[in-house]
Amino acid sequence: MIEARDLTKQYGDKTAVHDLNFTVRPGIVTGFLGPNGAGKSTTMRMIIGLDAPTSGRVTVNGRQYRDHRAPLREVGAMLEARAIHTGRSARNHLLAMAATTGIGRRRVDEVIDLVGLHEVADRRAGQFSLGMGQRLGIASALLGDPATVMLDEPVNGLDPEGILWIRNLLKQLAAEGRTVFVSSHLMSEMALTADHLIVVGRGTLIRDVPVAEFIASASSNSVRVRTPDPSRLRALLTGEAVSVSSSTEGQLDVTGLSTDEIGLRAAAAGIALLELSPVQASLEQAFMELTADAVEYRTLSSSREEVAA
Ligand SMILES: Nc1ncnc2c1ncn2[C@@H]1O[C@H](COP(=O)(O)OP(=O)(O)OP(=O)(O)O)[C@@H](O)[C@H]1O
Repeated sequence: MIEARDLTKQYGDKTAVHDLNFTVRPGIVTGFLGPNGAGKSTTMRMIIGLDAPTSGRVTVNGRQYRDHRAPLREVGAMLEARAIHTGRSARNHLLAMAATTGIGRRRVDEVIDLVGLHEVADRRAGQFSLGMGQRLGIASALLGDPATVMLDEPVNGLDPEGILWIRNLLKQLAAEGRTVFVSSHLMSEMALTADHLIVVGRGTLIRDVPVAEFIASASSNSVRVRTPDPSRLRALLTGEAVSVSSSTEGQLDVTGLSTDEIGLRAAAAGIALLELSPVQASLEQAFMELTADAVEYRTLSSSREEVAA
């Protein structure tokens, strides 16, 4: 369990994290989402004591990271996969880590198998592909068999097979009862992986919701209808709290009525329907709208302020 209370981090006059309050629970995958510069990495660094909060606090299993006697057994983290690329072999890297924390050789072999690096464990980690480097980073994070696992952007730059592997691994770790906290700036990826979402922008909390609830609230209740008789159907449906628009000949986009209501009304009036389908807003679109005001860096063409200036 990770608990952030009034967590704030200033770098000079820059507020990277502002008054964050959230709880990351065991047994589920919690996605930590936000655009670039939202404060995700800073928050994760504070969770494992690499940065000290300016005010507030964050605890793992009830204690601040530095107060744990065996922190690697409490929380395993992969913050920057590239930081572990060395001249050492993957196995030696893990053995060195294990030796400094009193973890046995057997566990090193276990995590090598778990992340699928068996074939290449004796190769220099510096020669690893991005995907293999991510796997080694995850092996390091899991070395202490920690109750809490935290990964910063683990799917960044991976091929579809690597992405699927990480997705399944995260779900498996959660199913084992661990706390799994994973950051991303991709809503679509988190929708497939996470059970719960913590969304931040410009260092502040924007949403703290179950993924299913986010998807439901993001899905607009618009319905696409095609009919040979659009004007009669439009007149039939239009009313208070119902809006009907048409962008294509013979097609109506209706908000404020369900597919069932539209189908029944059309049938009662003897109007044929050729299509009747709910339209879901794209999750990526919903996420971008949610965080639009919190995006720190924008390209010139997409920045309203910069264009206006
Ligand atoms: N050591 C530092 N000194 C000064 N400013 C910093 C430092 N670390 C982070 N920041 C600033 O704090 C803000 C939050 O950065 P952070 O890296 O935590 O965001 P992020 O959500 O992880 O973004 P990204 O997805 O780009 O990694 C940014 O504006 C960043 O420039």
